[in-house]
Amino acid sequence: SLPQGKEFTYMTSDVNEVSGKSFDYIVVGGGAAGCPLAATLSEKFSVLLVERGGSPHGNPLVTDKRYYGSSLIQTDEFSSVAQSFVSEDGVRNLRGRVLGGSTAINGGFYSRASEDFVKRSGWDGELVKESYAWVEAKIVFTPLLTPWQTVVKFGLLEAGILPYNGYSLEHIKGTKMGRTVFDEWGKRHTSADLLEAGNPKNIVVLLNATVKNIIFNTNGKGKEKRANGIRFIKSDGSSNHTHEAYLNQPKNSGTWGDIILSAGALGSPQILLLSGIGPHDHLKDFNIPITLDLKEVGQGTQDNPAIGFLFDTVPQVRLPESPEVVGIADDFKFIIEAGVVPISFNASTMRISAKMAFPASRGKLELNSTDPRINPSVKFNYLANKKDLDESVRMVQLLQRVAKSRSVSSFAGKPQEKTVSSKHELRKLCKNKVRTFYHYHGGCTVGSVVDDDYRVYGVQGLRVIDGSTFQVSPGTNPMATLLMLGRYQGIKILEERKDFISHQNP
Ligand SMILES: Cc1cc2nc3c(=O)[nH]c(=O)nc-3n(C[C@H](O)[C@H](O)[C@H](O)COP(=O)(O)OP(=O)(O)OC[C@H]3O[C@@H](n4cnc5c(N)ncnc54)[C@H](O)[C@@H]3O)c2cc1C
Repeated sequence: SLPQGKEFTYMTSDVNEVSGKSFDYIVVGGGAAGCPLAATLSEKFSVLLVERGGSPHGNPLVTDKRYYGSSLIQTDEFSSVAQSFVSEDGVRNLRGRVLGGSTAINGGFYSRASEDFVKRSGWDGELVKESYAWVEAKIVFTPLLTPWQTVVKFGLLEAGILPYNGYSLEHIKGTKMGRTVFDEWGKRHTSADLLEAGNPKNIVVLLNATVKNIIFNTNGKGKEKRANGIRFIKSDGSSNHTHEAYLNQPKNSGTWGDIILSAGALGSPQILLLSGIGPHDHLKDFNIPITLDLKEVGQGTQDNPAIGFLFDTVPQVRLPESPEVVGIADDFKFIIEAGVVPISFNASTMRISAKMAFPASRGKLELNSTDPRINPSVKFNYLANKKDLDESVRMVQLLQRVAKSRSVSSFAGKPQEKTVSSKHELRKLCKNKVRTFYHYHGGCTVGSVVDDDYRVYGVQGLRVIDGSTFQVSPGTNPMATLLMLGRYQGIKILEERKDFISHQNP
């Protein structure tokens, strides 16, 4: 028990404890959106949260800032906390595989979405603010700038990324310091910490179990299929046995709860496809029985093209640094951040990177295998659209201005990358050096796979709430908005079922 007598959330890796049981809600994936969602639903309902990875608690690769970035270097196929994948474009990328999801391996930079993004998403502005604040009170901290962050801050200002906004949570033009999930002692707080804000008696967290697909039943001909359970396997592959868990059957013909996919931009479309929801021809290739021919599943996935400059000619023994300062430039088009990233366990290098906020290029996600533990295949088509290639030239020119600023050059010297100036050379550099900022999204976007309430079109009892629902990456960095979205949608669902609750628990 916690000191105040509050219990910890119950966690188990024993599939048999959950196998055959029923819950009011089942959330698949304990990442940025899944944990706050499960915590919120548990205020009134019983919730099963299934996570394919293990616990982040006590794992220094997750919790200790001194090892920030180390988990990204050495990954393995089925058990490391970060799972690497290489998109069909040839760019290496990463996804979290641990309770806390990508919030357990990421840069920890916390910054809200713009008011414009909130408006365009059709969200209730007040509830959005409350939901951000709910997250921030628990796991968000004000960073004390390191020397390198301070130098880059001045470099951004010298490069003309103005005004200077000091510390700010908001997505506004200019240079600002954001917030972070690392506290003043260098301890990382992940979305898993938010589970403690729920009702521990109502949540069961099943770890090290990978959801394979969703169980549907059809009540009567012509009626929409209803999701009423999940199938899952042990993540370590030690057994071929498939287990099942179900949604509680409502009493007195009341309403049902939902299966909610929060498995991220790779995981959620993958689970839909494995459940027979997706483009008919693609499912046929894998002999997956069709539940619903929904062509848009996996379509339009996107990753923001990024370019990074490295500053040490020889890697140094330096503590890693997560980003704390950001430049939001050129009418919100470019985002510039800096860090110190490990390249091996005893060497790191200073880096400044730029992200293109609104690329036009899109790609798609498809299955590679029917094994849910294997990465799906994904192509982002970085810079395929001419507009993106032209924009990337302007992005690198801006990055060069920051790198050449007196502040940065007197502190860090020249970047490893040669300065090139002709458009032709700049385009070539962008094509050769394009990398990820790790803000990939889409595949189950609102309006094509899910409706405004995040319900999957054409079936009942199934929602997707995570980064796969975004058309574009929000704000400077998406984590804040995904944590907020989990809380926000949880509250919406509680409100929807207010009557049901009072009926069940008078
Ligand atoms: C290296 C890196 C650095 C980043 N830096 C930042 C940053 O500094 N600031 C920022 O705002 N954003 C950052 N991001 C992006 C941010 O972390 C993600 O956008 C965000 O975490 C996505 O949230 P999500 O809920 O969609 O998915 P995730 O947080 O990835 O959660 C998905 C969860 O589902 C689980 N899962 C998947 N499939 C299954 C299955 N079949 N069965 C059971 N569980 C499953 C996964 O293990 C994972 O825990 C970074 C990301 C990465 C990878």
